[in-house]
Order: sequence, then structure tokens, then C-alpha cells
Amino acid sequence: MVATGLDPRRHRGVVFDVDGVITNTAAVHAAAWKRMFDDYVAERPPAPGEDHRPFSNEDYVDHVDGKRRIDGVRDFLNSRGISLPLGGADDVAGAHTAHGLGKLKDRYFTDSLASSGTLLFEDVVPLVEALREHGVRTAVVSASRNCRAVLSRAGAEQLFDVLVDGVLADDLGLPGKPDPAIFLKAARRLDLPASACVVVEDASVGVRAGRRGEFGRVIGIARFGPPNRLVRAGADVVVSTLADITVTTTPDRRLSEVGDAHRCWDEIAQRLRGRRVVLVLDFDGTLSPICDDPAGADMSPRTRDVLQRLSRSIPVAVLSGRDLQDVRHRVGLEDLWYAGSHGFELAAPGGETAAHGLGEPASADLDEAERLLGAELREVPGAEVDRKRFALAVHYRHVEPGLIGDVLSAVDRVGRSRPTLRVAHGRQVVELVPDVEWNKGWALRWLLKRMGPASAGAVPVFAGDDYTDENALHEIHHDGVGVVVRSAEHGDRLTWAHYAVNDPCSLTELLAHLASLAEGGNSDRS
Ligand SMILES: O=P(O)(O)OC[C@H]1O[C@H](O[C@H]2O[C@H](CO)[C@@H](O)[C@H](O)[C@H]2O)[C@H](O)[C@@H](O)[C@@H]1O
Repeated sequence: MVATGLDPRRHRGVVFDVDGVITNTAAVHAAAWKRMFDDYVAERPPAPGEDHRPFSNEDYVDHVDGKRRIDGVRDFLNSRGISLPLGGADDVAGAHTAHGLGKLKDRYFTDSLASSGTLLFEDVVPLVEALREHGVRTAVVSASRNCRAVLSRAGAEQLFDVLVDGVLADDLGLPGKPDPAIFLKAARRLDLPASACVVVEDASVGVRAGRRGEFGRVIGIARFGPPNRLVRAGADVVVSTLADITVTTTPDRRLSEVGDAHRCWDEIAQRLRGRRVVLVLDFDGTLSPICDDPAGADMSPRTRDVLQRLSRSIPVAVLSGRDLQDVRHRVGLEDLWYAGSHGFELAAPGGETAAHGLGEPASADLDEAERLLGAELREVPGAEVDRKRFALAVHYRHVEPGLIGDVLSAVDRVGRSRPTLRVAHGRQVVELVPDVEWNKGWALRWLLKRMGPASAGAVPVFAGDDYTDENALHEIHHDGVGVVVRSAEHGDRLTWAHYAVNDPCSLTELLAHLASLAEGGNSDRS
């Protein structure tokens, strides 16, 4: 299991499940279920097709954990071939109906709650305080109708900004997990879109609900067992304690301090071996060496071969600042995913394109900026205006040093005068991009969600060279492997990367090792 980071600039809310995530009550629930089911099946006369073995931990995890009480009764009994009338809310505890058994379980639970010791896990308060310091809002969500009582016993009733519990869910007629309704209600009460919220869950049904609700990130927490079931359910990352979740905004290592990826290959291979891997790569300065003419950039045949080979074993995407069709054409491999304009649009293997729409409102301002800057910079020798669908780049690699300031201020002025645009910088290039919360990091997650089942729960590996790539390196800092391609232009700047290579050629050789690893062959370097 790994540590993971939340970035308050994009994760503006965190929605926690209660039992097993913030309170140590999963075991109390499990014991209450077991006592009720074991007594019931022991008394029930044997019948063909029915399985009367005692209720186990696996039964708790597979059929009951995270669900509404009535769904838990029904799903467990179904799994044993036992059918029971549903009954009604007025049934007495212990009546031989789903409602009656549910009520009995609830009585056992509330009786043991009264005598339980400390309920709040000790890693909860430090994380909630760190989130609050960074302005991240918090919610608790539970299918349990006892949620308020549990929080009160745990002394945590006032800790969170929003509470959505089983009582409210029933009043509103919200379906239980894996339907995401209860999580979406919490996001709405936080005044945030689901994409800006993180779900933290210990139950498979809850992880599935987070995914179905398209939350920004779904963190599984497996406090007492292996992470696999949560990974299978679609968790982006699985931690073993909330202390593994950090709230961070700045990198703390320089390019010179990051380990050479070739020398650290054994360590990288160890992190990736036996795991599913998704590879996302920047293009200019990463796959293709930087050259004087942006139109002349190309990948070596060797790099193309290695990418082709990789794409046979793992999903591979190229995520570029270039226009989508431009980068697709330059790489020229059909089986890859492509994202262009810094991830404002993408193409699946075969070419079907999609855009998430965030760039559209900026289109008219980009057209106007293209017209204005085209006219103004025509007189500046070497300045080159390069329009992509959702960005406008101005290259100044060939502008004499004394005039570069003029180019930068012209772009800055035009950008500032257009409400939908902002300025971004790259290698000898300044760009106007849609002024929305979007960058290569968000684009990387967007890609991963669309790359199909092979990318769900996989370890993301990303390589890039430029400032804009740092957003993607940051995004995967805690659950992936990030490689930066060093360059003299970038001196010794800070980076989120875990490893570095010296140039695109060296990256290609690293990717060749990755291909061997993905093919299951001997990936050790000779
Ligand atoms: O995200 P990327 O794939 O790295 O694209 C970033 C920009 O790359 C290109 O410009 C850079 O590469 C050129 C060719 O080597 C070089 O001449 C230029 O100075 C670099 O900035 C591309 O032309 C831009 O559109 C991309 O935004």
C-alpha cells in the first residue's frame, strides 16, 4: 500500500465513509450481524438448497459492509439460498422477516455501542485539521441510521462540515451504495462538484459508488486487510491508514537531487512488477528531442518501435501541449491514446475524439487573441504564433534576447484583456490557455478514467520535461511513478518527479526496459 497526496487546489472537499474509516465500529457492526444471523440460521429448519453455515468475515465484506441494513439482510440471505418475506417497518425485532431481523441486528449493535471503548481512529483528527488548514471542506456519509449516535459516542459530531446519514437518505428516498446518490448529496451540501471531491471508503460497494459518481479521486482504506478487493472495486489508490494521506502543494526536490532512473531501475521494476501499469508520456522534449523548428519535431524510429511494443502490453497515451491532430500525426501509432491542447481534448485508439467541454467558452477569445497577436508580432523577427484548438502558443526561441520581453508582454496583455484566458509558460514558448481549473494533471486522470478496464486501479507512469508536465508529475506523486527529462534550459528547478533521465534518448531506453517488464520477460539491465 502507498501514501497519497491531496492537492487543495483541486481537491476542495473530502467525503469520508464512517464505519471502518473514521470510527472503529465496523467490528461492532460485524459482531451484531453475526450474532443475529447465526442465531437465525441455527433455528431455521434445514431445507434443500439452503446453506446454514455461520456468518463469516467474508460474508460481512461481500454482502453486508457499507450497505443499508435492509439490503444487507436481503443480500446475505440470498447468498445462502434463503428467502424471507420483506415485512414492514413495524415488525418487532426478531420477527422472521427482513425488517424483523434487521431490527434485531440493530438492537445488538446499539447495545454493544454503549459499552464500546474509544471509537474514533487516532489518524482522523490530524487529517481533518490539515484539510481545514488548507481550506478543504469535509463531509461524513453513512448508510447507517446510527451514524449520529456513533459520531456522538466518538466525540466527532462537530468535526465535519456536512453529515449525510441513513436517516436523511431514507427521508429523501436515496438508494443505497453502490448507487452514488448518498455521496453526491454530500458533495452538493459541500457546494462542490463531485469532480472536486475525494471519497475515502473501506467497503467495495462504497468504492464502486465513488467511481460511479465520477468523484475526483476514490481512496480505498484497508486498515486491517489486503488492498486487493478495493483495487478491484476501482479505488485510485489504497492506503492502510489516514496518516498516509498528505495535503501538499509544493515539491521539495531539485532536478539534481532526483535519482537517475536507469541507476534506480531495480527499484522502479520492484514497484511495478505484478501490477497493472498505464503509461502516459509528454511529446516535445520527452519523446521527441527539442529542435529549433516546432514543425520539425519528430520521434526516432527506435522510440516509435518501443512505443508500439509497449502498446501491445499496456495502455499507452501521449499527453501533449500540441494540437490533438498534430501530435497524433507526429507519433503516428494507431493503438495509442492521445490528448492534445494540454488535455482539453483526446482521441481513443483508432481516432474517435472527445472533449470535456471546459475549453469551449474560450474559443472566441482564442480566435481574437490569434488575430491580435498575429498582427502585433508579425514585426518581431523569429516570433511564431501557433494556434491549437484550445490554446495559442507564441514561440520565441528565435527571437533575439532584447525583444523577448516585448513578446512576453504582448501575450500577457492580450491574455489579461480576455476573461476566459490565462498565460502559461513552456520551453521558449508562452501560451494562452482557457482560464479554467484544468492542467495536465487533471487531464491525466481524465485519460485514465477513459482508458478502459485495463487502467482502473493501475499504477500510472508519467514522463515529461516541462513546467506544464509538473502538474501530471504532481498528480501521480503519491500513487504512480514520475520521470522527468532533464534539460539545460531548466537548470536545477524543483520537480515532483521520482526519477530523472538526461534526454529523450535515455528515456526511450528506459521505456524499452518497461516494455520487457510489461511483457513479463527479463527486465533486468545487462
Ligand atoms: O506538451 P508537449 O508535448 O511537450 O508540447 C509543449 C509544446 O511543444 C512544442 O514546442 C516545444 O518544442 C518545439 C520543438 O522541439 C520547440 O521548438 C519549442 O521551443 C518548444 O516549446 C510545440 O510546438 C508547442 O505547441 C507545445 O505547446
